[in-house]
Amino acid sequence: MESVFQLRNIRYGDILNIQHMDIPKDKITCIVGESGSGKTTLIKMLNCLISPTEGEILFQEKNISEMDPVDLRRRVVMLGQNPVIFPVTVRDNLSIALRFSEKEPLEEQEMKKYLAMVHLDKNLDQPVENMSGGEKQRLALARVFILNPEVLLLDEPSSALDEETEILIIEETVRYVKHYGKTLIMVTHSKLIAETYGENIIKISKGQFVREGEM
Ligand SMILES: Nc1ncnc2c1ncn2[C@@H]1O[C@H](COP(=O)(O)OP(=O)(O)OP(=O)(O)O)[C@@H](O)[C@H]1O
Repeated sequence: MESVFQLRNIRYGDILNIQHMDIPKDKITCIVGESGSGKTTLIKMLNCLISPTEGEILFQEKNISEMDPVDLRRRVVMLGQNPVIFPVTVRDNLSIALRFSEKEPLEEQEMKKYLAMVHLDKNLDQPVENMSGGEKQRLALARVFILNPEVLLLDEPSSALDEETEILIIEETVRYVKHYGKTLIMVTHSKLIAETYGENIIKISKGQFVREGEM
């Protein structure tokens, strides 16, 4: 199986210690493990938000320490636990992301299509100030879809959502990545989500890689 990321002898201080890990390309990988085990630290290293203190990470066979981090972050987009939402309209939050990554603006119809994908029934001209935490999280997810990355790194993408919305959003994300042939790497607290959607499961415990399974 082709790997999108290969980790070799990785150490991040005393937080993470991973000798050998391969993450498959065009598959859904779920990262599970107790709170504080190092899951966020691991995915932050994959788009160079932080660099390992030792070891190397290859992205499609290339050492990421030798890549332009801005270029890498266009191809590998991370959605963190507290995404930045600007205090402007829904439309502007979507178009800012495109401008930042020097991509063409989208037609109104296209933007609405992405909002529908995350089940966000909002007017494009609406200001985001009064939106709920879960709505903002879905807006941030729509923004990731719009950026059309090769790899999506999602850190607990559904933590602010009720169970029903959570499943809907994960299903839409899975449909998106499968339809466009992308790699999804997702941290989740939910064993159910990991077992249902994960084609590869990585378990981290106290900064170590303890188990890998194909479901
Ligand atoms: N910049 C940092 N400096 C010092 N310690 C850090 C730093 N970043 C993270 N840590 C510590 O590293 C450990 C792993 O943190 P991390 O956020 O990766 O865990 P996690 O598995 O994602 O946790 P959660 O499920 O609660 O989000 C924690 O003990 C955390 O306090």
